[in-house]
Amino acid sequence: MEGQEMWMRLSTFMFVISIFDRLKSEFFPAVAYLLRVTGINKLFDRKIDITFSEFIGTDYWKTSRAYQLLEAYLGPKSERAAKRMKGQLPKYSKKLSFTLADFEDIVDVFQGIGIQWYLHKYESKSKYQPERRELRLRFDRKHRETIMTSYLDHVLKEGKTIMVQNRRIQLYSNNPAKDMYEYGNKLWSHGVFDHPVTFKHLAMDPKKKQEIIEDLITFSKGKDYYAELGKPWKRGYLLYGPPGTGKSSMVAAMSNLLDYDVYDIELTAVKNNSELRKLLQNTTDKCIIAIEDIDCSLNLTGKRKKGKKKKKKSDEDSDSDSGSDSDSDDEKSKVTLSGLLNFIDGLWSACGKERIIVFTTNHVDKLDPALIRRGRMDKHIEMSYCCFEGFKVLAKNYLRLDSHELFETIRSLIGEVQMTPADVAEHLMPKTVDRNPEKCLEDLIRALENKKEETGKKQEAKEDEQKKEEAKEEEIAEAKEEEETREEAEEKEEAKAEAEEEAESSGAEEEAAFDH
Ligand SMILES: Nc1ncnc2c1ncn2[C@@H]1O[C@H](COP(=O)(O)OP(=O)(O)OP(=O)(O)O)[C@@H](O)[C@H]1O
Ligand SMILES: [Mg+2]
Repeated sequence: MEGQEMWMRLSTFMFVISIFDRLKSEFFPAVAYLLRVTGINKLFDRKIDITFSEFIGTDYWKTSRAYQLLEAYLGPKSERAAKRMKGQLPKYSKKLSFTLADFEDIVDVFQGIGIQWYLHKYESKSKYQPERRELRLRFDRKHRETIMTSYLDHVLKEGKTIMVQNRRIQLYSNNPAKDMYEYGNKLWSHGVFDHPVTFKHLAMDPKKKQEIIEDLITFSKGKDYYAELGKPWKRGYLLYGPPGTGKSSMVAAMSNLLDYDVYDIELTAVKNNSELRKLLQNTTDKCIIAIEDIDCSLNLTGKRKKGKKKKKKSDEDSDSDSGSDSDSDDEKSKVTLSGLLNFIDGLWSACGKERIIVFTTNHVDKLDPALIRRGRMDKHIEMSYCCFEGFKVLAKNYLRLDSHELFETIRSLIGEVQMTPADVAEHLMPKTVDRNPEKCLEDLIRALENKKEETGKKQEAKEDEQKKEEAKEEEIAEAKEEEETREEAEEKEEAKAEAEEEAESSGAEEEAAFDH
């Protein structure tokens, strides 16, 4: 009897469950559908959802920028609040980063409003379709205005700042045009830029250095100012001076100061003006675009053009975009001066923000004035031979010395000779195991004295040469004068002889007439 009762109860229970199941699978969705179609559900559901997908559309290799920024924003919050996280060390990042684990959620608070973030994942359906993730944002609809504007703005801005803080500076170089296909059509190749130089290491006049630092910082904070002026947010620097005076080092120091990526353009590897423009279009904001030894690049183009006699001069200024990019027409398709000018301040140059363009050169006088006029190259910085202040910076960096009794000797010598900071640095580099600073200073003093002697000798030789030249010129002038007087005398003699001859012949004629 007991067994039968148990059986009856179990059957009833199973029956109720099956009814409930049926209701759940058929009745409830139908009700939910009805509520949704009629909009009645909105009366009860006060939540709004926004979804941010990991990929752009069906391009599974293009991660959405918004998703990256949101991930960066949620990183520190997940670190503090999430129960499950994913940790990773991204390739170009300085430190470990944490993100929400799949199907995990956290609550963020903004202006007293609670906002729920949830990371959803879709499994991969085929080998061509990777697993996809979505960040979902949920909030009460009465806060729609605040969330859609202020909060999301704040999230993107904050995410950008976190990304910049975490990432390592990149150095990009343009790939040679002919090998573009080998690089998968990529215009730039890049790697982490780990140059340790900062402004602290640069040997130069401290006032000038401070001025440059302030100029750079003012520029980097000038977003609103540039907008007010109606100018694209970019600035050009021309660094000129002899080899080894720190021009390339200055570019690296600028990048380290502002945390900007560096795009190093090898102009001779750029096929034509349109490729130059493409390179520009493919740079990111907040970067330094450096063209080193600009005089050499332009000269090279000039030589190539001169070599081709058939080429008319007017071709030089014409943009060579017009489809003639073939290798056979290589010379025609080189970057021209006008292409470069357009690159710096043509319309395309305004397609990015917060950009610094730097030219370096050893021969500023060789450059076309149009290329370096203010507005294109806003700040001209001369990097010159090492001064005493510069030496002090190097002594501090290389020898940890603020002062020394030998400094006075160096002060007087360094003012008299021209030695580059690169040379001074080389002499200050300890070469013995004991790293004795005095030895280095003595070494530098010897080098400066030798240089002074050498310069003196050169000067003497130059003066001798000049004197010889002058004496030679004098001799030539004297010989010329003598020659002229001799010629004059000869002419006079000839004229006299002619006159006498004429007088004689006219005398004879008169006599003959008289006889007749
Ligand atoms: N002003 C400087 N301050 C500190 N170090 C310097 C300075 N100038 C040169 N050096 C040292 O010399 C090396 C070469 O300098 P850098 O390449 O910056 O010179 P450059 O002016 O770019 O020369 P080039 O015109 O030949 O390209 C640097 O690595 C650095 O060690
Ligand atoms: Mg250089």
